[in-house]
Amino acid sequence: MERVIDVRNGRNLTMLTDFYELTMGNGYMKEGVSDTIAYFDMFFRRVPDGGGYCIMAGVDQLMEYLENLTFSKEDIEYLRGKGIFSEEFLSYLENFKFECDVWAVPEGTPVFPNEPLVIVRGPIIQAQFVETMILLTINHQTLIATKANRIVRAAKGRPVLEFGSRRAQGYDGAIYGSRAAIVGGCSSSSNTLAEIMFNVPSSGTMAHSWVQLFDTELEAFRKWANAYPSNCSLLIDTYNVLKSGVPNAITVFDEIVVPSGFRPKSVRIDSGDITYLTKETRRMLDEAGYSDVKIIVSNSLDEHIIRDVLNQGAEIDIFGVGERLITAKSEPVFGGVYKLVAVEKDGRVIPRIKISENQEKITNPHFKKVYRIFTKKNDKAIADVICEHDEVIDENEPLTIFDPVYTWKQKVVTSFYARPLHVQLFSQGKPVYDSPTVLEIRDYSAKETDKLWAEVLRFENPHNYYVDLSQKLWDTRQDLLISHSREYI
Ligand SMILES: Nc1ncnc2c1ncn2[C@@H]1O[C@H](COP(=O)(O)OP(=O)(O)OP(=O)(O)O)[C@@H](O)[C@H]1O
Ligand SMILES: O=P(O)(O)OC[C@H]1O[C@H](OP(=O)(O)OP(=O)(O)O)[C@H](O)[C@@H]1O
Ligand SMILES: O=C(O)c1cccnc1
Repeated sequence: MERVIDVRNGRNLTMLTDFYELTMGNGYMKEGVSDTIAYFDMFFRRVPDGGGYCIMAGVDQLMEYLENLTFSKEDIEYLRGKGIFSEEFLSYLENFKFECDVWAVPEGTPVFPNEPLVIVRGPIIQAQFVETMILLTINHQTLIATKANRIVRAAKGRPVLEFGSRRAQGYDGAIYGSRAAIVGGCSSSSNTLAEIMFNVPSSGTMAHSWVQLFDTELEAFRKWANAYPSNCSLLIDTYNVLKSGVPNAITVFDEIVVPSGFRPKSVRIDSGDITYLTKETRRMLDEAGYSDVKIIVSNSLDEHIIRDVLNQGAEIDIFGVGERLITAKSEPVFGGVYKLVAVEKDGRVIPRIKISENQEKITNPHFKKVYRIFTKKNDKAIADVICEHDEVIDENEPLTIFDPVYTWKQKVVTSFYARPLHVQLFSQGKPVYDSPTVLEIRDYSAKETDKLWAEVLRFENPHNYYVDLSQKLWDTRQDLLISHSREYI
């Protein structure tokens, strides 16, 4: 029988894991190493769309998953049926209790390549198992929040309404995509379930079908205005924006909305030349005494078209953005990875590295923490410094930061303050973090993004924000690189 999937009331997603996590788990147990304490980092290597930073998202859903890790009897039976898992392993899963420590960068924070977004410490059998869902939740929402943030920035303070549910990749893509879009700065979502689940505002106008159902556009507008006189928004491009849509809208505003004691809210244009049509529409509305009525535009918009039409002088108050936002169409992969960085032996943390011919793919070893360095002068973020877990940055001493590859590129920072980037989500398997609301996250994100220099915020060829290693961590990494390469001489 198929499982019943109930999106709202919670599903058991424990088995949403790559099969190799299970075969490795079984193998770790067979080898007697399943309790070895391991450290994993989740990080990404490149910002999508050539941007300067990403917006962290998905932490709340990650916590929900980790808090609810339980294997059902059916799961155990299914695994037993595979004929490859030991009874010891199956019994471990049956009595599974999450025991890891987990740290993450709070949602809404601007984040950069190569720094750990999530850190997991725990028995290898567990820390390994959660890889798939950590990547899935953070990769998806961070991708969409980052895209939304670009689109919202292009809109230069005008609200952006998220309209993408119908074109999202499946219902989870719509639900969590809506959430991430709000984290990234959208004002509202057309997805009603997103409001119910996350308390994000949902809103909308009307579809062409409303206008088409009635014999004339004027009749359709009248019926709508009668139904919603206090919140009247009309879609004016079904037949002809300037010859029919705008004049009919003005007639109905005069005839029904204003006499009912209200001001009309907006008109929406969903096709044609946005610049020309919005300029003319603005002029006609203003002449008719409706300069307070907002103009909404939609139609396969993204950050580039929005920037273009605003540069052209389009008269737009609000943007509706769907398919290119909810699918991150321009670059739909967020390549976050999850790598083992250390193990514990006799209570000591032993760093581990992954070596590659490709310099970019060599990992940063060790149990780490990250400080964001701000200049006291104007609170702008200067750099992130990745340190070993027991290092403390002394704000009273000048700090030398240097490029981890081009090490001669150095900078001495004075008059700064350093903020640790991570919060702890779980302590020995117990949740210890209260997620803020999605709207609080959006506000926080806007404030943190404001702390980046304009050069980092650029859409094209942004300045590479510094993500540096402390001297101690750089030395550890170098030692590991040298000692591993000696093995192959
Ligand atoms: N002035 C403009 N400058 C840049 N891009 C624009 C401008 N006006 C519209 N666009 C964009 O051009 C693309 C195509 O617009 P067009 O009106 O041809 O759409 P369409 O999909 O053919 O219309 P319809 O919805 O009627 O099928 C859309 O992505 C739209 O956002
Ligand atoms: O274009 P998006 O950014 O995805 O914005 C959402 C689109 O969804 C609706 O279109 P609909 O499904 O009616 O199809 P349409 O493209 O023919 O208008 C709406 O009219 C927008 O065009
Ligand atoms: O409310 C709207 O205007 C809307 C909702 C979904 C998709 N397009 C438009």
